[in-house]
Amino acid sequence: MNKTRYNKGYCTEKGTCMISFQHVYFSYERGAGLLNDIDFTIRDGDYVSIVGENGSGKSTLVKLILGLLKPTQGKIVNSFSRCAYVPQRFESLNSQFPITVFEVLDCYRKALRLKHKEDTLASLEQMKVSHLRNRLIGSLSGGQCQKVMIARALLGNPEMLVFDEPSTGIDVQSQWELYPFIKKLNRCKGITVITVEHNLKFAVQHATKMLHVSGGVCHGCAPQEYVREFLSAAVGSEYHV
Ligand SMILES: Nc1ncnc2c1ncn2[C@@H]1O[C@H](COP(=O)(O)OP(=O)(O)OP(=O)(O)O)[C@@H](O)[C@H]1O
Repeated sequence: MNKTRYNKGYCTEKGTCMISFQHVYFSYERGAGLLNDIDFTIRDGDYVSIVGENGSGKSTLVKLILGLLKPTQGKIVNSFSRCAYVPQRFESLNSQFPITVFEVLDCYRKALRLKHKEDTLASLEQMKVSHLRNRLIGSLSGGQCQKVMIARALLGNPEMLVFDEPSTGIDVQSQWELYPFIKKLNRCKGITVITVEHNLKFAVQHATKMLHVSGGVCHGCAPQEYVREFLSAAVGSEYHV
């Protein structure tokens, strides 16, 4: 048996099961079946990148993982209690709205019912963005905003972090800084990471597992297998990472 394959529920790796999809089907109301017979396991400490073409169902899969959508058929079992989502950008905020970085995080701290105000600053310090605390959130660059959003997500001490296309809207330099940091959170702090990725290079470089969504099905594999079976075939030549 190939020990790197895990999409059929025969994962042989160690680690507590965080999420298990068991023959999951999903369709939006009045829509055709979008996801069919999805079967995979994500374990504690995994770094999983979800890849696939536009409209294949990656965001839908994430919403199922987060419990925001319910399967039409099948079962999703999860054992995590603290999960945080890092959006592409701070979409819900008018860039002119007069709220500082510190205030954004402190509101979130209160929503989480964390008692100590120092936690807010500690979280910003962890991401090395405490110098931005008095800046208006709308005035930040894409890269700065992404780091602040991760600082916000870390406030709740999550077991699992879910990123929606972390490299979107940020410059190359910020991307090179960001991914090693995400990797460090995964490796050193043991946070399970799930990213929806269009940047295949970063996905293959950093993920320990890939979920390739295409044609309503989801194939789970190791990054090197993904390069061999999907990427090389798609570009018609050997893909080197
Ligand atoms: N709330 C909804 N109601 C009906 N259809 C939806 C809804 N949300 C998404 N869809 C449809 O489901 C399909 C998959 O959408 P989804 O956003 O999951 O894809 P995606 O792989 O994340 O796409 P992208 O890479 O462009 O972000 C698309 O055809 C989309 O139009």
